Amino acid sequence: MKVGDTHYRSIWRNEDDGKVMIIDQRWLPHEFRIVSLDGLDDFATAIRDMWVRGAPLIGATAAYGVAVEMARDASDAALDNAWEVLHATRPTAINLRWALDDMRSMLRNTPVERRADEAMRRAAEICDMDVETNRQIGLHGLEILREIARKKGPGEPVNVLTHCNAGWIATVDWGTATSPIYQAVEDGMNVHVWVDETRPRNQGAQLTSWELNSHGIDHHLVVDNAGGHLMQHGDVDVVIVGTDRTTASGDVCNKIGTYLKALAARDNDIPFYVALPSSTIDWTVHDGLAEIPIEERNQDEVTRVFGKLDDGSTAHVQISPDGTPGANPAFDVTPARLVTGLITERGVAEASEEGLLKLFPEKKR
Ligand SMILES: CSC[C@@H](O)[C@@H](O)C(=O)COP(=O)(O)O
Repeated sequence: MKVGDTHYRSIWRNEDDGKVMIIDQRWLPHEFRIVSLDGLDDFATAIRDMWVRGAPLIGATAAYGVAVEMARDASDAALDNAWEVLHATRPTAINLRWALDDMRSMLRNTPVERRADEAMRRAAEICDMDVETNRQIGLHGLEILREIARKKGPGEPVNVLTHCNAGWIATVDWGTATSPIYQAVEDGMNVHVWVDETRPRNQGAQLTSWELNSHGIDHHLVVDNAGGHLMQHGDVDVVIVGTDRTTASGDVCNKIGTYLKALAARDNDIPFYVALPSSTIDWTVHDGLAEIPIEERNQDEVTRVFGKLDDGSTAHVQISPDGTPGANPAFDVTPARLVTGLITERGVAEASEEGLLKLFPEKKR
């Protein structure tokens, strides 16, 4: 998508020196910084410390991490080590394991002398696939928004509420939850987005708002606690969020706070959709609450916030008393029964094993 007049992806390779480049998301929206990732440790740090984040982008970054390591040492031992190091970075988003497994199984069947080239080729392919997948998600989601617009009447905005950042910057391009919004706006639809700030790291305030602002899309930033109130007053037509791992039975694990939005949506009869590439489905897991590991992040993310000071400089500031401990579960699970539908690249599935298998019959066991 666009930053100013320039089209960017969130990760790419330089044409001249072949380096892997990312947008370092820690500084957005206040500073737009591009950095190169030069070795396995850089890739692991970038994922762990959230220079890049969002399930699909974590997967794409890991794929390039393997590729860069293969250029240094293409042995089986280096391949296994790269898998382990990258896999240990973040526990919840399944796209990480999906991308690492994909790379390793392909490279194991590739002669050592060809591994570096093949790994780069496949990492680029994973990125291209992500872009096309998200574009398809957008087209399927567009139909949902069109239907809402038809019911509302001419000129009335379709009000979408979203949580966290499942935008283009969380994927390689387009985003998942935001892809239908971008498609709808390109289609001329009047769309307005309620952006949850998404404490503790404020992905909504810092990233989703930045994206929508850059694309001139009508939006308001709201505190996380405002969603229920907006829904009670008829100000939300649909909720669309992303996911870090969806079970084979349709339970959805996403950024902490998603579950509360789903509860409020159900109480107010508002459709609650989850947009996801099929690489986010963990076909081995059936009970999201019992089986998905929830990342517990540093308490500093709760007790401090990052922002711009009046003099224009940026800083982290403490918001709680010295000594008050923070607890920081980063994700929660929304049971399938609260999900209206799963918007995938193959269409909209009912959030159930049966619904998912209708769209992905090759996954039947
Ligand atoms: C298309 S991204 C979907 C999810 O990864 C997103 O909603 C989310 O929860 C991101 O969490 P983050 O901790 O910022 O990586």
